[in-house]
Amino acid sequence: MNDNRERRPSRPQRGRPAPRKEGPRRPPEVDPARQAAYDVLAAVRTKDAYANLVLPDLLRERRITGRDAALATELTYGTARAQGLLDAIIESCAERPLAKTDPAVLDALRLGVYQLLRTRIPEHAAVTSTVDLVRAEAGSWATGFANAILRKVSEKDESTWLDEVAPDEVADPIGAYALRTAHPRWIARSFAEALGDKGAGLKAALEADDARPEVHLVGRPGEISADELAAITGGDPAPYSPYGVRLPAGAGDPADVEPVRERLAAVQDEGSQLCAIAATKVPLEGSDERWLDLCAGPGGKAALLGALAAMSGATVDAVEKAPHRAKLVEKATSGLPVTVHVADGRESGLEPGYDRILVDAPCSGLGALRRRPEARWRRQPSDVADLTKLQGELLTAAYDLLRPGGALTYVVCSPHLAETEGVFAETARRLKAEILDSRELFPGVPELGDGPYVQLWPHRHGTDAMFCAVLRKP
Ligand SMILES: C[S@@+](CC[C@H](N)C(=O)[O-])C[C@H]1O[C@@H](n2cnc3c(N)ncnc32)[C@H](O)[C@@H]1O
Repeated sequence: MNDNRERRPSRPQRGRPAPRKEGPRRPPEVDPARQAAYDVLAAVRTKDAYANLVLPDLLRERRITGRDAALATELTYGTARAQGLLDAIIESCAERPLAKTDPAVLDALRLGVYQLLRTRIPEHAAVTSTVDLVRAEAGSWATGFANAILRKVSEKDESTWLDEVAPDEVADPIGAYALRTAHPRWIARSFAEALGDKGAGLKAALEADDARPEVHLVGRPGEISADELAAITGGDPAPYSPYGVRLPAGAGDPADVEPVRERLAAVQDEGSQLCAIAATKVPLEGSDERWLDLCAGPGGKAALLGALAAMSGATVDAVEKAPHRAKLVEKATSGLPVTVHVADGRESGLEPGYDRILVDAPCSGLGALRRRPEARWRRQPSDVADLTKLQGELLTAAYDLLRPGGALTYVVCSPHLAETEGVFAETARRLKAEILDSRELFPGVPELGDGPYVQLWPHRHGTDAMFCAVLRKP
């Protein structure tokens, strides 16, 4: 990315008169907020970057603060999240396939259309700034095209556009809700299959999945109570997790909260807290001292398991394949009875005989799309097939490490049936394991369905869409 865009000389223009003596006229400068948003979208497109990792660094580097930083954040995340919806509107105005549009022009247009339809930025400012951006990033040749598209888009508001470009709700409810909530169709379909509902339930799930999520904190058990944490942060004790706090919208950077700085608390979705707690609550007969977290990085659940293990006299082995993520686990669990191992969970070499094992498996992350603006457009259906193979192998390896009578908790942050019930039930059947009803491990949590599995949802529980299943080795 270019930090000094505004100083870039104008490109030579064919057919233009020779520059006047005092020098060529510079193209108008693009304001820092929109330039930052554009540069992040370009990094997502060209380098597979994560918007929520690139943007904060870029704002710091360019010393963009205050209202400019807020605008850059809104434009970047909002545009990245709404990409499919913006593209459908742009395509209908362009009257040609988007694949034929220069990618830099398309990124700038998405930013412009987002401003027109989803912000209060005046129309002339949205159009002019986008045309300036197109000129700076792609060249003057594309400004007429961009201007024409933006003018066309600005003739209607978002809901009128949606009525025009979205499929009919009765004939194609999945397609209609997918477009209206900016989800790819295959993801909307996987939600519908998991919910067993392609009507109002699906609509509510997709709408909640498109809303900005609350920040949840977990207070370290034994160190700070949820009430204390809520009083310090101005948040509310979480409805279901005894250690959780939900922060009000716009509460600022949670890393700045004192208990988080002092490592008495951490950011963790309440659904993740509930799944880690569930793993510690499965009733066991006999010993309950050796716990294993087989996919531990970056260590959110390992830290909660470690704190609960410290209170009950157990110890935790935490396995993580990626060395840099294993370091994060070490940091998250320092001072707790947790030993970190850098290893492939399928062949960890650990001594069998664990009383409890958590397999928080690598997954598509379709349950946490709210937190990663571009993820829904990057993920592909084919990712799921590769992941289910790995999930099955990790489950099998974990089962080999479990003592007879021990409990294995399987968690994924996804509602996709192939990586939830599909892989779990098939593996449990092959291993002749006893499947337990995990709903009993989520006391007080409503709307858990018919069991035996638990699927949490943003629209029902205000959490990520975490899945939790439990088995016992006979
Ligand atoms: C869903 S994340 C775990 C999140 C973690 N439990 C937490 O709460 O912070 C899955 C993790 O498994 C790791 N992983 C992927 N393949 C693995 C393997 N074969 N063995 C062990 N860990 C693996 C990934 O690097 C990733 O850190």
